[in-house]
Amino acid sequence: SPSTKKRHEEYESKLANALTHYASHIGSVTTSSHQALLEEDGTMHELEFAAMAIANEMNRLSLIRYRLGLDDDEEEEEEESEPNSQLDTADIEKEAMIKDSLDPEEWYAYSYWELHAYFSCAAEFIKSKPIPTPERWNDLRSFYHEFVQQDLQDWPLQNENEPRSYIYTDVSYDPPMEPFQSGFKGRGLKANRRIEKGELVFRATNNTIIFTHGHTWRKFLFALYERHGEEEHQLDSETTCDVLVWSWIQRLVPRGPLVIVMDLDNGSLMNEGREDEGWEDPNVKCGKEDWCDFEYYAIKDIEVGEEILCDYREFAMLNAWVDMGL
Ligand SMILES: C[S@@+](CC[C@H](N)C(=O)[O-])C[C@H]1O[C@@H](n2cnc3c(N)ncnc32)[C@H](O)[C@@H]1O
Repeated sequence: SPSTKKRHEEYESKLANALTHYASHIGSVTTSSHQALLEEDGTMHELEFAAMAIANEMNRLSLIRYRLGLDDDEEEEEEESEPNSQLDTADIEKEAMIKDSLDPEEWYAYSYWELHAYFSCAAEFIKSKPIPTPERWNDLRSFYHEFVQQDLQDWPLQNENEPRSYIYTDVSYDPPMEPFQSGFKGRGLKANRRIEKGELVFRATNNTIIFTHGHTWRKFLFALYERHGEEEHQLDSETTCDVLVWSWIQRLVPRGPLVIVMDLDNGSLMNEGREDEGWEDPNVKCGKEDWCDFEYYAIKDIEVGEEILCDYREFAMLNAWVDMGL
């Protein structure tokens, strides 16, 4: 009836005003202020419910902005001034929220950051992790080989296409460095002898694996995560998150296709240095010329015990996960 319609219109206009009001204050709308509102009259009014829905949406938006690195300057400054431990807690909470919003049935479409959240990697990275033993690397390499066999059985290559994952080279190499605990950077690599400027320090080896398909890498992570079983206590966040953060994207030849690369050995433990404020200087550089050919040379004399650092941006394409379908 016309009167019902009018009532609805009035209601909608009130709702719209209220939503605009809430939206303008959304920055300060928190779950606890909603809690206070609810406790006053004990009921949940539609408007409050709607405002809460907006707050949730805004939270989702801020998560997406956070994941895309679009947080505005003000937030960044605020984050930088916080002590690390609070930042970590915030990261873990954000990641738990992302995880809750994920549909496990859609695992095959998870992006890099959704995988990061699904495996609870923020929580994993605040832990101090042991230096992988040679047995652990052997185990990981065997698991990789089993995975590749299984993947080929599940999905045979079509028309002898290039493999979806392979070992980069059959060359082995024993680099002049050893793993150690490098404080807040986690595990790292240090020189185990004096290294002269210009010396080859590190190179891709028969433990370097390549994924030409983002989805195969995603399958590898899930296979690792669930290798001991799918029960909560059997899931292997530790190894899966390590592999996730040890992987990077690179082109093997100039203008060639993007691939995902990782070393199934201590090479994965090399930390980053940059010639920028707030960073330690790098002491090795990838490639002798501009092109990173998987060989790293000392750019200065390196003393025994000094940490080996390289600028990841010389070879890794840090924001290319989406281009690999991740
Ligand atoms: C290739 S791994 C290096 C090994 C790693 N530290 C570990 O324990 O597994 C890259 C990760 O190491 C950490 N990292 C590397 N360089 C760092 C630096 N300069 N400061 C802080 N963390 C760093 C970051 O967590 C980064 O995602």
